[in-house]
This record gives sequence, structure tokens and C-alpha cells, in this order.
Amino acid sequence: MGEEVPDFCNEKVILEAKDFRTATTVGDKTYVISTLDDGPKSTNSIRILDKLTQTWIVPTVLGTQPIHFEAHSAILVNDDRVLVVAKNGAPLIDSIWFLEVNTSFVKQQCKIRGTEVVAWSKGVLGRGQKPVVISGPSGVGKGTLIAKLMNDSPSRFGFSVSHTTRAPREQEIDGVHYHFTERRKMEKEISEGKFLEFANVHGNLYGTSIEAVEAVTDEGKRCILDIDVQGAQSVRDSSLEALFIFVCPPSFEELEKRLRARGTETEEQIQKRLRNAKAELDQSNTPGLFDHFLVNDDLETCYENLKKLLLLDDGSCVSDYSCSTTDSKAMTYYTVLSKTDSEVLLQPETGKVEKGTTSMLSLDLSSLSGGAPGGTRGIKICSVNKG
Ligand SMILES: Nc1ncnc2c1ncn2[C@@H]1O[C@H](COP(=O)(O)OP(=O)(O)OP(=O)(O)O)[C@@H](O)[C@H]1O
Ligand SMILES: Nc1nc2c(ncn2[C@@H]2O[C@H](COP(=O)(O)O)[C@@H](O)[C@H]2O)c(=O)[nH]1
Repeated sequence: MGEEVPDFCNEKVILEAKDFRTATTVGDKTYVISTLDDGPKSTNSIRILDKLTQTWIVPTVLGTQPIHFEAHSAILVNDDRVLVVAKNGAPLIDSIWFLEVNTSFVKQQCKIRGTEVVAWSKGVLGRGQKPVVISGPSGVGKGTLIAKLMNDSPSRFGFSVSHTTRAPREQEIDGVHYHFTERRKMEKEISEGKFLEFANVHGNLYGTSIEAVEAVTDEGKRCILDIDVQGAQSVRDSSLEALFIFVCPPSFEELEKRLRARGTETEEQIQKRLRNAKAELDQSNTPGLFDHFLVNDDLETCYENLKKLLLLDDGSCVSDYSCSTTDSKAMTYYTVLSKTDSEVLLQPETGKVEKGTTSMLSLDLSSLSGGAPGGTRGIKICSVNKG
């Protein structure tokens, strides 16, 4: 893990490439973010200087990687992440990133992988859209409701494609309904920290990979997870802040009827799923686990209620941040000027102020939430009045 002189420090590389870097110190470590403009091979790279041992560490970099930026400025916020304002040819709203160095996600991943880990997460204005966890006993209609949602709003919602060791059903497509895999392979990937959650469900292994959630959030869509109650509890305990919905059957008899009518399980499997359904219905009452309960009696009514819940909590409310859209969408490159508590002052790159924009902006980071995997939400941008 430790290296004396990585390529990154090689003077020749620095001299030949257009290099830009910042260094942010957190405790005994200095995080160096470097943008090497080396033609088509241009990259952003992260190196950590362990100040105690005076060695360089090449960390495992997780999260949604920002596209290569020409330059950037950086400052530590909340003691656990570095705010990076990038010059990437995009408006300010797409230029705010966080390099997580000490968040709960990073700490958890360090422990699992036994390596130094950092993670990128994109900054999101306002509350943003939390991923949605949908749970409920087998046969209650989760898949049917989610399929309707995907069909009606494919650009707004994206399905987190789980991994499973169960055999595919007739109509199921690998990579669409599930990533069908083998137990040994999946167990190895779990031990490598690739999964946000996993559980043994009805005798098979199921799990949500970090990549599955990122694939959806990278597309700017709201992520929908169809997972069992154990998985929901694991996500609750993880760094992923989500909305948790439990779907209940109108009666146990109706649940059994639906499972049988689906015709995808053997009698033995149906019995197992029904036994587990009783336990899941009990566990759904665990205090603080689910935010909302829906009864799937009439499908259309339940679907309308689901949509209402998602609209109530869709993060599109902009009243909680007084953002000047002119400033946040302008192509001006801003750099970090100063920081007080959880407010960061940004100034435009000298001489590059776009017509109609204010000179300085304040980023209010007092309500940050979420983070990798997914975005860091809760940023408010305010114009700073010129005195
Ligand atoms: N409201 C409803 N009324 C009647 N039948 C329904 C209703 N909702 C779903 N179904 C039917 O019930 C069966 C089970 O639904 P579905 O496969 O969506 O359940 P599920 O919760 O996703 O199950 P699993 O957890 O096993 O994947 C399907 O045949 C579906 O068409
Ligand atoms: N904990 C997780 N549970 C999952 C995941 N993907 C699906 N599921 C749950 O498994 C059962 C059975 O599904 P089926 O497709 O075999 O009928 C169901 O309750 C799903 O919600 C996952 O990634 N993690």
C-alpha cells in the first residue's frame, strides 16, 4: 500500500504534463488531488501522504468519478469530505464535487477492503431525490408496481438491478431483472466490499451492488430498490439515505393466491415464501425502519398512492435553498475563497465574470446529507451582495 515515490511525484511527469493540484490535510494525512492534463490520457488522481510515515498511499477510489477537470479548488468541510469546485467546462451546479475521506461509507469500506479508501460524490442542490427502498412479502406486487413506475416515467426513475444466485425465471433477462450469478463469485465480491447490502432470502443470496445504485444515480434518475426486509434494515444502517416503503397484502389468503397464480415457484418454494412472509410482516413493524406502508389491494389505487408518496418526497422543492439560478447555471469558473463554519465563499476566476451574474457566491453546507454511493445533497447557493 505504501509507496516511496509514485509516478505522480515523478518530476518528469510533472514537467511534461500540464499539472494542477491541491492538498488538503485531515489529521495525519494529506489528500492530494491532481489533475494531469496529458492529452487523451487526462485524469484526476488522488494520492495520500501519510505524514507519520512520510509515505505516499495510492487509495482505492470509489464513487461516481467526476469527468476530468482542467483545474479545481478545494477545502475540507464537516471534517469528513473535501469540497472540490471544478473547472470542467460545466455550469457551477455541475462543478461541485466532494471527495469523501472520512465519511461512514469510506470508514466502512476501509474496514472491509483493508485498504485506504476515498469516494467521490457529486454535490446536489437542495434536498435532492432520495433513493426509494420498496419491501414487502414475496407475491405482494412490488415488482408489478415498480414495472408500472418504470414504464410511466423511464426518465425519472431507474431500477437498481440486484445480484442473485437464484435461477432466472422464463421471462427474466440477465442484467435487466437481475444480475444472475454464482454463490461463490457473489460471496467473493461481497468480501471485496462491492455490495451495499445483501441477504439470504428464501434460500438464495440477493444483494445490491454499489455499482447498481451508482449506475442509476449517474444517469440523474431516482433509484428504486426492490429488496427484502433484512436488506431494508441493512440499507437503514448504511450511509445511503433512502425513503423506505413497505407494501402489505390485503390479507394472507390473497398473498397466497397471488403467489400461486404467478406460477413461478414450486409448491415447496411457495410454502417457504409464505413462512417467510409472516416473519417479514412482523419485522416490518420494527420502529423506525419503514417510513410508509401501502396496502396493495386494488393495483391502480395502490399505484396512485405510491406515486403520491414519491411526489411528496421528490426533492424538487426549491424553496429550501435561495439559489440564484443565473449564477448556478452560468459557465463562470468559481474558486474557493474562504470558509467559516459551514459556509464557503466562492469567487469567480479573475476577469471571467459572465454578464448578469453576481461577483461572489456563498455555499451553505450546514444541511449536507447523503453522499457516496449517490450524491451529497443539501447544498444551498446564495448570492453575496456587493457592499
Ligand atoms: N393488486 C393486485 N391485485 C391482484 N394481483 C396482483 C396485484 N398486484 C400484483 N398482482 C399479481 O401478483 C403476482 C405477484 O406480483 P409480483 O411478482 O409483482 O410480486 P413481488 O412482490 O414482486 O414478488 P417477489 O418478491 O416474489 O418478487 C403477479 O402475478 C402480479 O400480476
Ligand atoms: N436483500 C435483498 N433482497 C432482494 C434483492 N433483490 C431482490 N430481493 C428480494 O428477494 C425476494 C425474492 O425475490 P424474487 O425475485 O426471487 O421473487 C423479494 O422479496 C425481493 O424484494 C436484493 O438485492 N437484496
